[in-house]
Amino acid sequence: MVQSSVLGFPRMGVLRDLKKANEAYWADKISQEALLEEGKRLRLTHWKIQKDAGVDIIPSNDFAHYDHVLDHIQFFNAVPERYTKQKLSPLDEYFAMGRGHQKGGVDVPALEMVKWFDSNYHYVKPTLQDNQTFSLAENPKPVREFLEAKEAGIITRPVLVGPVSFLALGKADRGSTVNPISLLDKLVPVYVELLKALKAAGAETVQIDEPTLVFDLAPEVKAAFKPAYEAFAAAGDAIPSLVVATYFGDIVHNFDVLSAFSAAKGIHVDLVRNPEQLEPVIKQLGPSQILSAGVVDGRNIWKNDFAKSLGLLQTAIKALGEDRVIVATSSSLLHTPHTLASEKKLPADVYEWFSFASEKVKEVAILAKAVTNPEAVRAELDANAAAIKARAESTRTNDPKVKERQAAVTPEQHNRKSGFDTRYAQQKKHLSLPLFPTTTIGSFPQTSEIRVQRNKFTKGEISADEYDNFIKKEIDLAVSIQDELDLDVYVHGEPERNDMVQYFGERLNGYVFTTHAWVQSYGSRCVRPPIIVGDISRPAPMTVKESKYAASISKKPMKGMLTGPVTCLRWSFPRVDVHQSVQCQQLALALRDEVVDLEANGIYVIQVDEPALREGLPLRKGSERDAYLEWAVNSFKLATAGVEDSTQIHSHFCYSEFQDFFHAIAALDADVLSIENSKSDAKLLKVFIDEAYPRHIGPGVYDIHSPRVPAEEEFKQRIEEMLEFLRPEQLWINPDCGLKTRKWDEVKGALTHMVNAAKYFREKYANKA
Ligand SMILES: Nc1nc2c(c(=O)[nH]1)N[C@@H](CNc1ccc(C(=O)N[C@@H](CCC(=O)N[C@@H](CCC(=O)N[C@@H](CCC(=O)O)C(=O)O)C(=O)O)C(=O)O)cc1)CN2
Ligand code: MET
Ligand SMILES: [Zn+2]
Repeated sequence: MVQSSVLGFPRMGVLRDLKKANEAYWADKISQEALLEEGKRLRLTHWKIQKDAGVDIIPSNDFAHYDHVLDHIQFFNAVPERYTKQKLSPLDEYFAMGRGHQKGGVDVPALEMVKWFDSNYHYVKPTLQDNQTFSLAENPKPVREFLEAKEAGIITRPVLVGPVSFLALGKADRGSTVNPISLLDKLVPVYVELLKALKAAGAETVQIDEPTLVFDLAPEVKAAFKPAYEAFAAAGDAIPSLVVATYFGDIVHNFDVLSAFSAAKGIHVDLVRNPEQLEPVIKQLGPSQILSAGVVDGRNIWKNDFAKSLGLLQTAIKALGEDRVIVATSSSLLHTPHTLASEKKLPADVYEWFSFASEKVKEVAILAKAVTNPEAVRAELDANAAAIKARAESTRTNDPKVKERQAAVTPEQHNRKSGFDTRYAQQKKHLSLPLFPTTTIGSFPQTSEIRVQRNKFTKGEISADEYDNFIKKEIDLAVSIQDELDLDVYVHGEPERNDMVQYFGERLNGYVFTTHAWVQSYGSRCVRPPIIVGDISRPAPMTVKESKYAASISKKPMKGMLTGPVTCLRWSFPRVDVHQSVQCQQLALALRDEVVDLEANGIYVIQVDEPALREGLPLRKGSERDAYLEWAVNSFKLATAGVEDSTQIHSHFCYSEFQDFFHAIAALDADVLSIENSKSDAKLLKVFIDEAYPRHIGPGVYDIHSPRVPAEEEFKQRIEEMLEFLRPEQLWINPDCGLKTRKWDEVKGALTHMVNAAKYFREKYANKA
């Protein structure tokens, strides 16, 4: 019999229940017991969904209140001392690491949070010391949750992040120099202890995730697999058997590692991203090892193409036999929304094209039956084939006008009329900006009042006019506060936007959007990615009304604010029937029209944000990266190059280690870049001198993720440091990112200090000149 398996299920619940419970607990509105009870209810609900769907292998320990890597930091007692010494309850210590803790005389910042591979999910980075030790927490979470499921009559397969990935995804703490992977010998015995405890609790198999295997590995990381998995092999029957899981890429380039897993029961591979690795992987398996075939996409929302998946599964079965193949999701379903059943407003034809997590678990179970006994699931197979066919033939997907326009794109359209020097001379005259110009990145606080009004408007409780007037009042407020602060380039504050990508998706042809399809981004924060279903075009201007109004009441240049083509693509659910470069170019053309319209309406500074440009970079170095950068950079240029020399194009980057990425950012040819920088060493800016970067830059001068208001002196110090690496004429003064998650008093406080610091340097350098 072929078994079905799921690698992980989303945690939020059908109505973002976990978000609400966590946030209520943080606001002291519910007790710790109530929060933990809600976690338990969600776990049981999610196990039951999978059991009812007929899934054979159901995961546990995939749930986390904040982040699953953070769970491991805690149950391996790898919590930095600055948290343990506060003597908080385990739950509060956990949240303190995730989001900082400023309460009851305790003031600790959060651990660093970074992107999980190439997804829009963020994990908490293990932060390790030179004298790091590990031990197993009492009653560790994986055992607790295994027993919880068992009590409910469900035998689960616990999921752990493997020891090599856990360390390789970590870093040395500030003040330490340890290479995390060198801690392997200390960590492996603790894994063995945990695995023994799981076995004692009744776990037969454990899913051990080693997703780092899809990277190009440093030699010492590569070499770490063998000793770790030999130690597991040596534990023999005292521990559960292991299925080693990889996802988001292929492992063919790391085949020399696989012998390390010779005692493992099986290997899981992602056959959605890399179906071509199937045959080589089959050849690498040991004589009785199982292949867990990840054929149901954990990263996108399209209905599985059963015919295609069955082809892959049959190849596997032919080579290995029915008992050695498991049908699985490609990765955890964490990256997909909870259930399609909540979507009442999708067009009926399109509804049939999608599968969210609750539907995907059914797909896995159906495929496992279909591969040996198609007649048993004939109705499901027929319905699937009909849905796939309907989508392929739909007129929604094809727009000949968009194709015509793409075919007519010329190389010249990607370039500005003149080089930077000529452009800048005109911009300087046109915009009359001072030295060290100050600006912000776009959004101002998204107050609960804004969300309430938008919610009312969406529900039809207030009219479009009433909502527009409300937004105007918010823009009035933003402009008057910027007057008071005496900033140099204004923004309208983005009050009308629910999200920087969803907002554009809702205004473009070729997209559909959902009402409940939330996906966790970090902690309790979720996003609702719009879905690209067809060729993209812009039916009407998307941002001109708000920007034009804002400019009309502003005495300084008003910056128009757009999300770039690559970020719109990356933070949407993309189509899988055409290449991403094609979708990106369509977005670029739509945005190009918007940029030109903004200019025609008196907006002469336009910022096109691309925070997801770095995240889209293929995980492995080489030709795939070059190809990506070519189309990604070209899309940005196509979107922005339609303006006059006197119009200033800005772009913004956060979450980007720009070191390995400098050339791509430089190639965008934006007049001004703002980059997240306040938490990094100013020394990193040296790359701009080394590479003789000619254009203007605003490295963020303060961290917007924290409510803290830095003192004026801190701003001055930071700017002083930056001036060691950047020319004064080149430097802009701005925060790290948008201010939507902050409160107004924090924003006013911090920006007052920021502007004063900029003025100090303006005077200092004016005297020098
Ligand atoms: N797409 C995307 N990806 C991104 C980022 C980003 O900004 N956008 N930034 C980074 C991650 N950072 C993030 C930062 C903040 C939030 C965030 O604040 N999310 C909000 C939801 C934002 C949103 O879409 N809000 C909508 C809907 C708000 C809402 O919850 N409405 C209620 C009802 C209204 C109410 O009473 O509050 C409902 O629908 O139930 C709006 O403002 O209109 C949240 O989780 O709370 C998400 C990611 C990287 N990836
Ligand atoms: N303009 C956007 C904002 O300020 C940029 C955010 S980048 C994640 O919110
Ligand atoms: Zn940003």
